[in-house]
Amino acid sequence: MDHNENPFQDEDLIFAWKQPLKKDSYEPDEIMHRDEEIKLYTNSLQDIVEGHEPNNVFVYGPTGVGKTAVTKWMREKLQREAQRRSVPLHIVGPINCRHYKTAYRLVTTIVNELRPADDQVAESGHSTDRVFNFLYEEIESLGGNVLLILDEIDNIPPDARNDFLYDLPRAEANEDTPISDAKIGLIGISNNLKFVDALEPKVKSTLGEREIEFGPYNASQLGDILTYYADLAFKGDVLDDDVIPLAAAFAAQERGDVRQGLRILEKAGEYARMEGSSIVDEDHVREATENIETDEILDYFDDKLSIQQGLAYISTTLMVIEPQKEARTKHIYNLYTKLAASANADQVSERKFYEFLDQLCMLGLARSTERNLGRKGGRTYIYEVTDTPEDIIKACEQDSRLGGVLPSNVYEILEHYQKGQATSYQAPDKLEAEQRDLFRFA
Ligand SMILES: Nc1ncnc2c1ncn2[C@@H]1O[C@H](COP(=O)(O)OP(=O)(O)OP(=O)(O)O)[C@@H](O)[C@H]1O
Repeated sequence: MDHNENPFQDEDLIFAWKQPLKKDSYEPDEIMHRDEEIKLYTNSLQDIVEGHEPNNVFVYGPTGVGKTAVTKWMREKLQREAQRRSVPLHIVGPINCRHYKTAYRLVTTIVNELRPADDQVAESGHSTDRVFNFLYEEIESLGGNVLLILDEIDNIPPDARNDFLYDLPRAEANEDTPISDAKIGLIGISNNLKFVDALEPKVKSTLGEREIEFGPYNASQLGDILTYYADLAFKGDVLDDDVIPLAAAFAAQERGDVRQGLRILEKAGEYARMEGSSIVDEDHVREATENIETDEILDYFDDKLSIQQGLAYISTTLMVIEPQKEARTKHIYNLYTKLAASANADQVSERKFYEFLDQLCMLGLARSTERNLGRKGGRTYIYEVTDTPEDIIKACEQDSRLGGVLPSNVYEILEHYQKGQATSYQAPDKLEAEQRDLFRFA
C-alpha cells in the first residue's frame, strides 16, 4: 500500500446510521411480538394510575429478549398516563445493579438522582444507614408513588439485598422510617432465576408479587425485529433478500436473542464494506457468524462475569476437555483453586463455588446432569459447556484478566478432545511442572 494514500473510503455504501445496531444504545419506538408480556405488565402497573399502591414486579427471562426494552417502553407510557390523570409518580431507573459493588454506592446514586445537582451526597463519608435515611427523606418529600426499577437485580450488592428487596417496599408501614405518605414500588429485572430461589422466603414473596416471564424469540419474530433495526441502520436496498432471514435463523437457533441478531447484521455489513461491495449478501452473513461466538463469550468475560465466575467458567471448560477426568463438581473445584491461585484471585469455598456453577447454568453458559455414585452412595453433577470449548478458550485467551491462566498445552489437549481422543492424551513431561499440574490433580 502507498503510505501517502488516504486509506479511508470516500463514502459508506452500506450503513446509513449504525447506532440502532449497537449494543443497547438505541431505544426503539416500537416493541414487536411482546403483546402478551405488555398486557401483563400494564395490568401490574394499572394500580398506580388508579391511585392505588404500586405492586412490586419481577421481570425475568434469558438475555437479549426485550426485558429492558419493554420496561423502558412501559416506563414512558406509565409516566404519561400518570401525568394525564394527575397522579403523582416519580420513576427512578432502570439502574443496573452490576455497576454497584456496595449498598452505599447504589443508595447514593439513587439519592443523587432524586436531589438537585447542587445538593448531591458525597461518594463516601456517611454511614450506609445514614444514606438510606437520605433516601427515605427524599422519597417522603416527593410524596405520591415512587417506582424504583433495578436491572440485573441478581447483581445487587449482597449488603443491599434485604434493604432494597424487602424493607424499601415496606418503608411506609415501618415506623422507624420517616415515610408516612409516599408509596414505594419496585421493578426487578433478571436473567437469573436461581437468584430469586436463593432469597429468603419473605424477600422472595415481596419481589415476586407479580412475575412476568420473557421467553426467547423464534426465527420469524426475530426476522421482524431485525427488519425494523435494519431499515434504520442500512442504506436503501443494500441487503440481499436472504440476509435477514439467515441472521434471524442463526440467532433463533442459538438463544432467540435480538442482540446477537443485531451483531450479526453489523458484522455482515462491515465485511461487505471492507470488500468495497454495495450489497450485503448471504456470504457476508455466514462470515459474520463465524467469529460471533468467540466475540460474544468475550463480552461475557468483559461485562457479565465477575473474575470468580470467569474462573468457574474456564475451569469447567478445561475440565470438559481434560484427558482423564469427568467434569464433576469436585474436579472442577480442584482445578479452580489452581487457576485462582495463578490469577492471584481469592479462592472461594466449595459451597460458594457451586453457586458460581449454578449461575453459569442460569446464564445458559453451562449445563449439568445429576449422576448417582452407585453403591458408594451420594450424588454428583457432571457439567458441560454450551458453547464449543474452542470458542471459550479463544475468548478467555483474549480476556485481559484471565488470558494468563490457561495452561500452555491447552491447544494440544483441545485437539485431542476434538478428535475424540482426549482420554489417550498424556501430558508430556517436558511441560513446566506447574502447567502439567493443572491436568494432574486427584
Ligand atoms: N420486541 C422487541 N422490539 C424491538 N426491539 C427489541 C425487542 N426485543 C429486544 N429488542 C432490542 O434488542 C436489544 C436487547 O434487548 P434488551 O436489552 O431489552 O434485552 P434483555 O432481555 O433486557 O437482556 P439482558 O438480560 O441481557 O439485559 C435491545 O437493543 C432492544 O431494544
